[in-house]
Amino acid sequence: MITMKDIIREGHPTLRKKAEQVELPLSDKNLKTLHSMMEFLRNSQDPEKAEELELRPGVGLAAPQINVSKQIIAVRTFNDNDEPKELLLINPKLVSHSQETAYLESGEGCLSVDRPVEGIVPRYARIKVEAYNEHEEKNIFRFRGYEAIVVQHELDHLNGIMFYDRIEDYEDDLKQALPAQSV
Ligand SMILES: OCN(O)CCCc1ccccc1
Ligand code: NI
Repeated sequence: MITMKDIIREGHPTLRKKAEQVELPLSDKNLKTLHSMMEFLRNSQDPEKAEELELRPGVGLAAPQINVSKQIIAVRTFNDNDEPKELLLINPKLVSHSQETAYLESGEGCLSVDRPVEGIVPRYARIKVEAYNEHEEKNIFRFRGYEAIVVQHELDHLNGIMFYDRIEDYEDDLKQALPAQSV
């Protein structure tokens, strides 16, 4: 069972690697990995379990965060009727995205980052993702809203990108924007 001690933190090299494609059909090992990732999310979202196991709540988890450099993502969000929606994405590929961007007003956090990092993390508002599920079926997913932001956060982990890499430094943009003679 995954607990916080299994989650690697910033500075660990695996977080900066590009994760490997997963061989299909899924090995028993990989199947166990993705089920344990979803179990972690369930436990982390259950107040009693989270307290008992001292888990930080998480809406998503990428395999590199448990030091498995493979393209496996687990996402557990809730629909408008507060029912959980569980997604296991294997070898996910971003096939298209909106021009429009979106972001969480409150910024983002990460189970692999033990500190608050302020700042807006720009994301695509809508994305189309191709991925295999645990039954080796290839699916096309369309995400928008909060789910799209979470999925992009996880996709970044598969490419060695941390959310704070994307926090724009508006001062830099301003400097570039102002004509030279006026500074
Ligand atoms: O990689 C998963 N993780 O570190 C847990 C936090 C996920 C997450 C938090 C805020 C916005 C998008 C995604
Ligand atoms: Ni993260």
